[in-house]
Amino acid sequence: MAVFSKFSDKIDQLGLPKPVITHALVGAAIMAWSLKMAVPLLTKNKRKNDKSNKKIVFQTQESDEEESKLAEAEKLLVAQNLKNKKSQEPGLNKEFFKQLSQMIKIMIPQPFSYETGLLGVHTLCLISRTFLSIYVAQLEGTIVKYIVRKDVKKFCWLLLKWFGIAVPATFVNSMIRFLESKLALAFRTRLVRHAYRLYFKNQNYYRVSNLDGRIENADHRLTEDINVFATSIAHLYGSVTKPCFDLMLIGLSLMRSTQKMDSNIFSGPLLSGSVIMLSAYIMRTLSPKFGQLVAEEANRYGYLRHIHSRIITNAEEIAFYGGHKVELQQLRHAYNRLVKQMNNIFVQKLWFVMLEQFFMKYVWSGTGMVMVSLPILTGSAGSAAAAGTNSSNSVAKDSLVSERTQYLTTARNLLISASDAIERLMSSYKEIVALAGYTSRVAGMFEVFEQTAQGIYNKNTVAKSNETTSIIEFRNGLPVAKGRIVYTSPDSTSISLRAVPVVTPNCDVVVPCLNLDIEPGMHLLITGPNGCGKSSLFRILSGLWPIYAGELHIPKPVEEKPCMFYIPQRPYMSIGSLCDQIIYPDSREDMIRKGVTENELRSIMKMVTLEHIVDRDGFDVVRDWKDILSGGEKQRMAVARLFYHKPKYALLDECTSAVSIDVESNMYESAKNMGITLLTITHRPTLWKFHTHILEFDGLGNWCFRKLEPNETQKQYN
Ligand SMILES: Nc1ncnc2c1ncn2[C@@H]1O[C@H](COP(=O)(O)OP(=O)(O)OP(=O)(O)O)[C@@H](O)[C@H]1O
Repeated sequence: MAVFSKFSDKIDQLGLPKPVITHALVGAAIMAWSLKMAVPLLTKNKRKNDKSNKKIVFQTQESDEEESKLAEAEKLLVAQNLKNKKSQEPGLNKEFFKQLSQMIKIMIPQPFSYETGLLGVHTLCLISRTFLSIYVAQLEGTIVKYIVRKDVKKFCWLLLKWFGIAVPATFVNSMIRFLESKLALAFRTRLVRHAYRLYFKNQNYYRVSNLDGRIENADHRLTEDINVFATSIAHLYGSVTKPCFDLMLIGLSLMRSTQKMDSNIFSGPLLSGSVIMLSAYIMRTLSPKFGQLVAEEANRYGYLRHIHSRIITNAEEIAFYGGHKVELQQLRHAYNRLVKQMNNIFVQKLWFVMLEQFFMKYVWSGTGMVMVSLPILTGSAGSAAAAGTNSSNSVAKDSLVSERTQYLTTARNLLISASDAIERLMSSYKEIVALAGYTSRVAGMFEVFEQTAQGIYNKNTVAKSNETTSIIEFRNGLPVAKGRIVYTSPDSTSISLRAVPVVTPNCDVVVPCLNLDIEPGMHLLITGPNGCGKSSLFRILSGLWPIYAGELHIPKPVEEKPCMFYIPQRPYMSIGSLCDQIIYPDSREDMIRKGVTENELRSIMKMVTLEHIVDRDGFDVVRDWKDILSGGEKQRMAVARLFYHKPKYALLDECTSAVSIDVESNMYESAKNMGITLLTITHRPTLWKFHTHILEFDGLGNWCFRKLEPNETQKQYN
């Protein structure tokens, strides 16, 4: 304010009349508005002309190309189902209310819960705050009345009261913020628990990223999106209910004061109601689609994080290749696209906030002034006194003036609070629209989790050839997994595939029909060229990929002894100690329950020649094993896991490719001695001798399953 008054003094010194300056300011605002409206139209027309004249500026073309490349990448990774998305753009529609009610059921599962308790106390605080505001407004009115009457004693007493009320008022304010944060955290906790339960149901963490294309980065949705959704819904509760209480109670209080002035109590509310409704309608019509804008921003932010996490995961490979330029460029592009979207939102907000302020600050204030003055201008209170004669006149007049001043001060304060409430209510419309964006992301995630858990996937598949459609049945453009997994009794130990096709998540048929019967002791070697479907067969046996036809019979898994245990080429190292690595996915409690001792673990480590790691680090020290162990050591650690679990079948997917041949042979020998049946994918001829059968794929969809001849076990595979 000081700056403005100095500025206005300077203008006075210049001798410029204030109306001229006001006109200049209004003119500048109108010009800015016209520019905003005209520039997009002009650039649109310019682009059209450029196209028709085929004079495309090089730089524009380059940036357009980059843009489209990135958009393409995003399309692949972020929004593979743009088609679906377009039909369900988030906004204030039926879908939003449906999703919101589902979310509320998760956040508040019972009528009497911790969350309803918090909501109750929060509501009480909000109502008390409104009563306090009204009380303070009336107190201020009375204080002004006694100032006008020059009654020092009463003035001092009321001033003391005014300070006294500040203590509960500030406490309630602080309490409101505290309860809002608690509520947000409680909602978030409920949502996170629900989300985690779904995420780990039926291997959803694998299915969502590998078999379905609707959720690009589940980590971002599970953390950031849930957090923002919970925070904004908790905030919204306060910012919608508090203004509603304010309006209701302030309205009643205003009507009472108007009644005291003997004026019509309906004209004011009617006038203000119509002005507010009209301005709300205009603002709603002109409001940009913040829901879509925010959802798109969240998408782009998610993509940026996805690129970051890719770099962290593959740092070593990128460093070896020297791929930093490509990665940097991708990061920059992803960031630029995010900035572009954010700028877009800022610009949209700039004009919308201007419009909002115009209505809320000026139109409503004017209406307020009319409302406050109506009871005095049209009311009959005091007219008689004013018309009376001399003697008692001056006292009556004084009292009348002070009463009117009290009314005006109280009404003005109440109106300020009411207009504040309406402003907050209007701004919460923007918040609700933004909430629609977050709701759609969180509810969309839950929906996808539910569907993938049931085996319903939605991924952009390749063009369907005749061969594909004859093997896979499509319903509404989506493949139907018609095959069955039959769990036989745990005593039956064989695995059989009956007319099962090997089909990738993109619906590529790798092998049209596979029949196999594997008995314990039938050590099977699986060979064939790259990409012929060897690992895919393991994915089908483990139940990771859906079976589109035929039947898979496998023994029902029992807790103590797993039926199958898969070891990949790049073994996974969990967070924890050396002991945790060996027993993974068992916990220490499982190990104790199974009666496995540290001595037994040591002998397992000896079998895979990793005893030196036990001597060096012990069993209990937590380390980052992924970085500490070499490639071969990690593979040996994975075989140690196999020896700990002793499954019926071991699915070995080139899991010893980095292990020296002598140690590898010892490990295979030990596995066979433990009674584990080996299903091995390998390109190493030295492993043939440990197997009795062979399954050969030719890479064209054909296969051959037969017994290995004794002389063949020495054969070199090319
Ligand atoms: N998650 C996936 N989504 C889509 N297609 C996949 C996926 N995983 C594998 N494929 C495709 O399935 C086919 C078979 O892959 P698979 O991993 O079974 O090959 P492989 O025989 O094990 O090859 P390699 O010897 O190179 O390991 C390949 O064409 C591959 O591109």
